[in-house]
Amino acid sequence: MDLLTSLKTKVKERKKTIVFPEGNDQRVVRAAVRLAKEELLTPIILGEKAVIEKTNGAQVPAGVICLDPKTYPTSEKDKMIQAFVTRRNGKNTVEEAQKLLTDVNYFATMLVYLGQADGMVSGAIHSTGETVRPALQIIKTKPNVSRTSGAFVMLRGEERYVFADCAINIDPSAKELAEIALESAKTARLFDIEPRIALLSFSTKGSAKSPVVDKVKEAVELAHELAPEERLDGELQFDAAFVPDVATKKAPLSQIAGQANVFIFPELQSGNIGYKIAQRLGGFEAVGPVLQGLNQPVSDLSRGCDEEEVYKVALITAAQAIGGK
Ligand SMILES: CC(C)(COP(=O)(O)OP(=O)(O)OC[C@H]1O[C@@H](n2cnc3c(N)ncnc32)[C@H](O)[C@@H]1OP(=O)(O)O)[C@@H](O)C(=O)NCCC(=O)NCCS
Ligand SMILES: CC(=O)OP(=O)(O)O
Repeated sequence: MDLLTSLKTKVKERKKTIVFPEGNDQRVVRAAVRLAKEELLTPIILGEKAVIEKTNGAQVPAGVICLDPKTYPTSEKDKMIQAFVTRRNGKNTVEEAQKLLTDVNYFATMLVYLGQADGMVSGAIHSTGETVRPALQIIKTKPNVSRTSGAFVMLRGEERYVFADCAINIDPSAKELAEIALESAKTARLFDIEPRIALLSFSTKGSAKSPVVDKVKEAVELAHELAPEERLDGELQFDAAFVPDVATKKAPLSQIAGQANVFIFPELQSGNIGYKIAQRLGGFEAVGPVLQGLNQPVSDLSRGCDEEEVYKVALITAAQAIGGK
C-alpha cells in the first residue's frame, strides 16, 4: 500500500482534531478544507472566519472549525493563561503569558496541550524556531527523550527513506545523536519502513580521523547500548551506507552498509542541506519534518511547501496522534 493510502486508512478510523494556526495562508486553508471534506480529520483553522474564507476563495464547509483567538472567550483565555504559567513553572509571568498567547503558534500549542486539539501543523509562513519553540516549552519531550528532532520521509516511486535530523538540533552531542537515531527508527516504523540505520560521516570505519568523526562513532556505540535490538551502524559515508558495491569495498563487515534506509546526519547543516538536495536535485518528495519525541504531535512545515505537502504532513500528524509508533 502506498504511504498516502495507508495514512488515510489509519486516520479515517479515528478522526483526530488538528489545529492549523496559519489561517491566512492559502496552501494551509485549502489543505485543511480538503481534509475535512474527505472526512479524514477535523481541522481547527485559526483566524477570522471571513479572512479564512477569502483565503480559501470559497465558504468553508461544515466540519471545519474557524477559531479566532482575538474573540476567544475571556474565561477560556484566562484558563489558558493560568495553565501556561503553571506549565512554565516560574519561567514566565502572567504578563508574559498574556503577550505570548497573542502569537498563533503559542495559542495553537496550548489548544493541543489542553486537549482541545490532538496535534498542530504550522510553519508554512513561520520559521522553524517560531513554530516549534512553543512546543519545546509547553508540550515537551517524552519521558525518555531529551531532545526533539525533525525527520523527513523521502519518497520517490517505490523508494522510501527516513532522513534525520534535518530540522532542529544544530550540533547534537554523541548522546543526542544516538537518541535521534533511535527515535528515527520509530518514525520509520510509523511509515512501514523496517529500519536499517546508518550514522553518516565523511569517514567510513576509520578512513578519516577527526573529533567530529569520533562523535559519530561514540553515538553508534551509545545507540547499540541503548537499543541492542536495532539494526544500526556507522560511521559510514553515504555511498558506503547506500550503494552495495561501495559497501563491499569500504565496509565489508557491516550488516547495514549498502542497505541502509534510515540516514542520520551528524549535525544540522549536513542534514538540512542533504534533504533539500535529494528533494530538489534527486526528485524525491520530502514529507516533513516530522517532529520526533514530543509528548503530543506538532509538525513544522517548510516555508517552501505546497498544498499537497500540508495535506500529507497533517495526515502524518493525525497518525502520530493515533500512535502506533
Ligand atoms: C529549535 C530552536 C529554535 C530552539 O531554540 P531556542 O528556542 O533558542 O532554544 P533555547 O535553548 O532557548 O530553549 C528554549 C526551550 O526549548 C527547549 N529546547 C530547545 N531545543 C530543544 C530540543 N531540541 N528538544 C527539546 N527541547 C528543546 C529548551 O530546553 C528550553 O526549554 P525551557 O524554556 O523550558 O527551559 C533552535 O535549536 C534552532 O533554531 N534550531 C534550528 C532550526 C532551523 O532553523 N532549522 C532549519 C529549518 S527546518
Ligand atoms: C525544514 C526547513 O528547512 O524549513 P524551512 O525551509 O522553512 O527553513
